[in-house]
Amino acid sequence: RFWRLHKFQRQHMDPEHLTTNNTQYCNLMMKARNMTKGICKPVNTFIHEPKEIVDAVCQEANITCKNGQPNCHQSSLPLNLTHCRQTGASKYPNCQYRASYLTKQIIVACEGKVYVPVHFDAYV
Ligand SMILES: Nc1ncnc2c1ncn2[C@@H]1O[C@H](C(=O)NS(=O)(=O)C[C@H]2[C@@H](O)[C@H](n3ccc(=O)[nH]c3=O)O[C@@H]2CO)[C@@H](O)[C@H]1O
Repeated sequence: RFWRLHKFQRQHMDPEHLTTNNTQYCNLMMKARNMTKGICKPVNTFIHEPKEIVDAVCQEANITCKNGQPNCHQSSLPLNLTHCRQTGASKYPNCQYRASYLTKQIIVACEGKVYVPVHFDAYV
């Protein structure tokens, strides 16, 4: 129940691992966080920052999301990220990923009475 309630945290938050050069990070984490069930999720970004930092992005000015909704926000500072992208050779159920270690500003969509990130829109 926890993970369903907190889909954004499951899919995108990993404060424990600082940006490492571990080529296996994506292969392990995409599986560990349940993004390789039924289909290999093609693209996913993990954010290596404390929860407070990520939640605070929702307090930034509103910008338009990729889907046209007005509830996106861009982080003021660049954040430590690992971007996972499925490799060409990757075939379900053996999902294989390439990891890119980046420090970029993120754009998230926020929702809720407690206004928190619910969707990772992009990094810039
Ligand atoms: N404004 C909104 N307000 C509220 N909710 C909104 C809003 N917009 C969507 N949702 C919802 O979010 C849910 C969702 O899963 N959207 S998703 O586009 O597929 C997520 C992308 C992202 O996970 C990932 N990606 C992508 C790029 C990157 O750099 N890093 C990276 O990780 O790839 C995915 C596909 O691109 C869906 O339920 C939709 O309804």
